Amino acid sequence: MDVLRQLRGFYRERLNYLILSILCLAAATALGLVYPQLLRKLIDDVIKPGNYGDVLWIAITAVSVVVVKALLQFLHGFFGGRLGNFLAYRLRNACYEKLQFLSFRYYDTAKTGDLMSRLTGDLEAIRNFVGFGFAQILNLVLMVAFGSTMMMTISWKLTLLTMITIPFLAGVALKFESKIHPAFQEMRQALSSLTSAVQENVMGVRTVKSFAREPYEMEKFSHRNERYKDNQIFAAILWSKFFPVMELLASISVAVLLLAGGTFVIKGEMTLGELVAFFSLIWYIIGPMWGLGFHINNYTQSKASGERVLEILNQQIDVRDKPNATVLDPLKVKGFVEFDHVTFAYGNKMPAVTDIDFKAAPGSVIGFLGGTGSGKSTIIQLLMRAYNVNEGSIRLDGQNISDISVHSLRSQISTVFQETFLFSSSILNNISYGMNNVTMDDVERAAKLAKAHEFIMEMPDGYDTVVGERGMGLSGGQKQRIAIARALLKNPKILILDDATSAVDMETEQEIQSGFQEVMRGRTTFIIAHRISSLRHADEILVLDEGNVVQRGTHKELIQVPGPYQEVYRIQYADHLARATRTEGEAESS
Ligand SMILES: Nc1ncnc2c1ncn2[C@@H]1O[C@H](COP(=O)(O)OP(=O)(O)OP(=O)(O)O)[C@@H](O)[C@H]1O
Repeated sequence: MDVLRQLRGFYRERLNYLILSILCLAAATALGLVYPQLLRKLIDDVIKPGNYGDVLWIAITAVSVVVVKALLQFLHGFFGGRLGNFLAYRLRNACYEKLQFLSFRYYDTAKTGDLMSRLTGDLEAIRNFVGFGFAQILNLVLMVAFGSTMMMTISWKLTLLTMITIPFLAGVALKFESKIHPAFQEMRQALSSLTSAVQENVMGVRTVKSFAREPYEMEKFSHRNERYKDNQIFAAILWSKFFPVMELLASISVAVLLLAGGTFVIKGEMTLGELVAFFSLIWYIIGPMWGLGFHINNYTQSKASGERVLEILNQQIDVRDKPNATVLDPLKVKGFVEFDHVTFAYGNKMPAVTDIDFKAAPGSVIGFLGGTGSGKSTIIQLLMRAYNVNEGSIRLDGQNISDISVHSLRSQISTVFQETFLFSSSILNNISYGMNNVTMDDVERAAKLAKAHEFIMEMPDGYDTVVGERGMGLSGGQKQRIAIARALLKNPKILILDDATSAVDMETEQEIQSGFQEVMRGRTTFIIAHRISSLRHADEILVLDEGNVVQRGTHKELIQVPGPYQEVYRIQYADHLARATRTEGEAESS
């Protein structure tokens, strides 16, 4: 119930629904006690004395009870449903909102499938329990309490005798639950591994086909499918054993009742009507016992689900605004970026970057060159404040970025990532993502600068063409150009190009680069590139190796000195250099 308490804030406003739902159910349950009384009355006061005038009244009472009970049950469902749906709605929104603000650190380890199941299956389990399960458990307690009290008023001896099997019934129900619960959990895991196999297969269909791994994939799926089937069969066998055992135990109660109760009637210790009323009360109690395991299972499942949902909601956001964080005035931002001896490590790992120290004057271009894993993207992520630095500081226009509101900081930065993500929406929406008040002219201008306009116009619906999941239907270069247009439209003070032109050919790169020259004007730009051609015009190039700056300078300076930059230059420009040497040699010999 601790989980329920923690979730209280989400349903407190509709607590009246919970109370009404429970009251309606309790009233309906109490009304159920009228039937045994009516039966008793019918036999003892009407049939036996031949007082048939009352039959009509008994019949009218029985029908009235049914109608009122049905109405109460409807109201219980109505209020319970409203409460459950309200809670699920609030929790879904809260989780989604939390996911928007959780930092990159959280997403480094989060699994998509797991998050999806928390927001769907787990929320559904909570909705069911708070809406209905909780009231059902209370109802079960009430039924046993009401029923046994009434039985006691009829015959305490018979009550004690027939109650002998109740602990066994409860024991079997609990034992069943202890077996079916893990079986269900196992089934859920098996289903989740089955669905992730399908998901991975669809996402990686190209890789599967290019490696001709279809038979392996089929075998993998078949194993998982078999595991799921075995789990289902196991659960089905458990269920099929449960009902006969419960029925057997219930029948023992009934047999004891007939034997002892019949004797009491014959001896005149109780009336026939009382025996019949008692008989129906037995079923009034035993019925809910059958559902005991189910309700407990429902409770434990929703408790586990509640914990999984609360885990998201209670996640600490490590990158967040300070209480009086500065909100930048876009018109006053100059774009002066300073890294002051910055060191950062992901979790407990070795530092990804160490002692990074540089200044980027407003409007200047800083280039980063380095092998895979040398820390280039990390520097950029730190500037966006995706993570907090461990040592040193990063400043924008002299102010530590940790004192600036995250939203206003990021509003000044546009990034074109190495991997382009496009939403499944129109190209227009993808380019103008997150921007209000942009005109079609603005969008087209940005697309033209990114050299995307032409191919967009060749598409069937131009800017309204919908690009599917993961930008399906577009080439890598086309997707990247749309991402570049998106970044340019934002008109940021700081522009980050994280290997932005890696997916386009040299010629297009040149074209985009010349477009960049124009848009980079007045903006501080950071370029991460593997090609030296992208960095030649940078005001300063930092060469990174294992998180350390090993060389720095302009292109002209760096090609003069032996070191990694010169080596990369020699490799990338080998043809060009060979041609130049040949021409020099020919000139000398002639
Ligand atoms: N999210 C992360 N969690 C843990 N370690 C990470 C994470 N991202 C990067 N790293 C590690 O930090 C180091 C620097 O990685 P980074 O992505 O900055 O390199 P990079 O120079 O941009 O590489 P590439 O050119 O391949 O993109 C690497 O050792 C990498 O394994």
